[in-house]
Amino acid sequence: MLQAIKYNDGSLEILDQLQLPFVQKYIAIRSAEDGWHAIKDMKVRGAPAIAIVAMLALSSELHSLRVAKTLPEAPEEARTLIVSKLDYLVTSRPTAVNLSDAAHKLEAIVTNKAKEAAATGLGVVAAFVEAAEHMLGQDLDDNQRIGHHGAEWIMAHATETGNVAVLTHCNTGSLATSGYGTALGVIRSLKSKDVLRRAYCTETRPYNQGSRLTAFELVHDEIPATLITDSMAGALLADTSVGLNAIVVGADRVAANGDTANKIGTYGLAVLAKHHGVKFLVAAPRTTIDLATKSGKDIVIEQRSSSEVTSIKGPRDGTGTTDGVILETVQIAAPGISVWNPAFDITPAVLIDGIITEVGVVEKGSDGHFHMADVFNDSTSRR
Ligand SMILES: CSC[C@@H](O)[C@@H](O)C(=O)COP(=O)(O)O
Repeated sequence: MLQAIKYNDGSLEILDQLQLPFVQKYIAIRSAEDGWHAIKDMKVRGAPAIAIVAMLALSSELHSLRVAKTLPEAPEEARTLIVSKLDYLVTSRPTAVNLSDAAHKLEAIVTNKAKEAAATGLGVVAAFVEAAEHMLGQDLDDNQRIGHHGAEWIMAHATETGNVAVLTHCNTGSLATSGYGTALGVIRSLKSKDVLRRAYCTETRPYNQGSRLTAFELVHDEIPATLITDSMAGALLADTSVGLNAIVVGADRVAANGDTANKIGTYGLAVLAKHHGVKFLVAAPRTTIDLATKSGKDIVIEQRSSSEVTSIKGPRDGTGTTDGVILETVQIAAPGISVWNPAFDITPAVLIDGIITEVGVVEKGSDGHFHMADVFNDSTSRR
């Protein structure tokens, strides 16, 4: 499996996803500022990975301050330093809730630590670093459970249990998480159970997370897969010889009523799935479920640069797979055209058959609505 995030004792490296699939290069992230830029520029992307990298970027900076012996000695000062960096990190990208969720949880941890009678600045920092490091292993664990629950659900709803085909969108794999993946984790689990006939992945314009990243992971991990352009999805669903069992996507934020923000194009796929009677599933850890957001209407959608739509990047020689390849940006749209580039869209809950989490698949109640607060109103709720 590919590894997007490498972390060891204060030293953080991420696989630069801007250069994939042509160049596999790790870059060092030494500070919250490095982390902010890596997230904003999409060197790392995907809701869980963004949150983990942000927290570990700050851990890395705190590690350097500790080595340089420049950490604040007073616990309240250490807390203030950490909270100001967290506030800064959450401004990098607005839609995925995992980042603000992680920031809130870790802020609570350092605030409680700073209140202890014997608290020290070093102790507050150590509590932050421990919690940030824990996220890395926890996410991998959660993804494996998501994969298992999703695969079981799809098999239980398939007419031919041992012969399943699924379509996925964007990248939700090892590159978007600490490993294994969410929606791609479901595909991985179907493969490991030997029931996956074929996975289909969309190209995912404009940023091509599907053709660059998901396709790369599928080839790398030898999962039987076919790439389609986004505009081919309708024809794929209409083709009865393909016999698609389900569309499985990830999520950047799931509201309390089940409305789901995910990569632009997800909504269109859900409409197609409904029309063709194909199951539509969202796979996400509980950290992506935002009970404080009532519905999709309350989710802020990130707008990105028009250049992502009007240009495309690839290797200059068109063949390279090794380091040293020169990546070139080429204009593909008519100069002067205005562009709308929302990075995500909202899929209304009514189009979703199930939300796959690490504790099982949440389905609608007998009233036809998701009741996320009833299922998750425990220690996982935030704010
Ligand atoms: C497990 S990742 C789930 C989502 O974050 C993913 O589908 C997605 O929309 C990623 O968008 P990106 O803009 O590449 O960060």
